Amino acid sequence: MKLILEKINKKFAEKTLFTDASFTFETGKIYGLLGRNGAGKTTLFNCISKNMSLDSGQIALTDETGEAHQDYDNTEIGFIYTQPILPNFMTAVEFVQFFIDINSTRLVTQKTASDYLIAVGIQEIDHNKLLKDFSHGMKNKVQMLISVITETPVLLLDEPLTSFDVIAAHDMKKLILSLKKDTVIIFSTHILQLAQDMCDEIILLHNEKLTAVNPEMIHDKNFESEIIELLSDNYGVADKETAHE
Ligand SMILES: Nc1ncnc2c1ncn2[C@@H]1O[C@H](COP(=O)(O)OP(=O)(O)OP(=O)(O)O)[C@@H](O)[C@H]1O
Repeated sequence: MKLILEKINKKFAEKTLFTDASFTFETGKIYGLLGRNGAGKTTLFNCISKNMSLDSGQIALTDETGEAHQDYDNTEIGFIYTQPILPNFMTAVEFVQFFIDINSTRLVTQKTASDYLIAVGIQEIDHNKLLKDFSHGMKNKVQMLISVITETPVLLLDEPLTSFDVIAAHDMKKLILSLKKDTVIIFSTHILQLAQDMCDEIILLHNEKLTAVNPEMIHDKNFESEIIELLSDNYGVADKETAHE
């Protein structure tokens, strides 16, 4: 399966985020999306998940036959927000059960809500607690879980894992890795070590474009300094000036 972004454009008032940006993401790889603060990573995820519209350009998802469709459903996109959005008035088990019920026709496994919660490390003692009383990391686990339950073909993770304790982060990494065969996984992060640990490809959102860095660079000992150079304000300016001379 492929997620195809073609010549996408988006701007807010005076701030242009993407100009004719194109990229094709596919299953089998984990993509790390890096960019400066305000470059537009969250906005890109919002456009892919249809929470926001593009100014122009196309975003399409291929089906089993390889045909690309722009009219994919937003339920096909799992979006893990930096700040989890969950109904405070429900308990964890009620919320997961609600998700199981509304997706009953597409679920293949017969796990209970409690089974799912235990699978992401939420202890039984917390299953009947209101979500408003969950810690940030626990809320993130529940949010991750609902995307996993529905097996969305695309999973977007906006700065994930930052709120997880070391064990939970390790478990979540394993979970994300286990999904990559059948899921297009893109996660944005500012933590380069995480990108190096988990990603098969690193994509930069910089100067309104999406570009892949050379995959060999990911495990290079100079990775950090190379990324800093690529994302610096002056990168490419000298070349352009030379070209104009
Ligand atoms: N709904 C909106 N209306 C107006 N401007 C917006 C809106 N959403 C985002 N922006 C602006 O678009 C720019 C990109 O924001 P976005 O949150 O996508 O960046 P980001 O790359 O995720 O940043 P960070 O790494 O800091 O989280 C910012 O300047 C932000 O203020």
